[in-house]
Amino acid sequence: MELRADRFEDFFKDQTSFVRLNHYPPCPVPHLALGVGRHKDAGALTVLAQDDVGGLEVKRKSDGQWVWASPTPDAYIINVGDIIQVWSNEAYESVEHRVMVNSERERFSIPFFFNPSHYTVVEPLEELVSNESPAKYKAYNWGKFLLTRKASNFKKLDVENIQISHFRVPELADALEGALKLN
Ligand SMILES: O=C(O)CCC(=O)C(=O)O
Ligand SMILES: [Fe+2]
Repeated sequence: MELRADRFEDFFKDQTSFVRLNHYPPCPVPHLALGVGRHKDAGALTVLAQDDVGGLEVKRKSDGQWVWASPTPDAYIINVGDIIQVWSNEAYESVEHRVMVNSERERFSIPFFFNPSHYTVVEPLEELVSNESPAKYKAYNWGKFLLTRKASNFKKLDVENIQISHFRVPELADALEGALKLN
């Protein structure tokens, strides 16, 4: 993106990064269960270590198909999170993913979530925004976003999980359509 090498440093002074240790036991009815339901990682970047069992699937944007992400020995999976989608003004996109289980073997995975300071105001980087390419997102506070996401995890039935799409600036065509409907 032709940014300064230290462009992101200030965002991570009091980083809120964390590691999760996932254990997926064998499941007797794998077609009725998911290891992790579909979601996008909310932070900046995820570095995922996993064993050789497999189970991670990513959603292909072109046709919405779930694609198996085969484990590669001694390799990490690097996942772009929502924050990089916003910082890059959608040059990079956060991919939707989920985890399948199987009835044969337990699986272990260790994602490291690389996240900025809780007080970070996330918005498209000014160097990447211009009149020709206006900001696609309004600014939001990362700490509040994370807390809201965590709180809503416990009441998924009545609260929609907070998503970066809630901060998306409508395309001109959508805005015009909305304005016309109001009249
Ligand atoms: O276990 C995996 O492969 C991924 C887990 C995951 O997506 C997550 O913890 O956010
Ligand atoms: Fe994830």
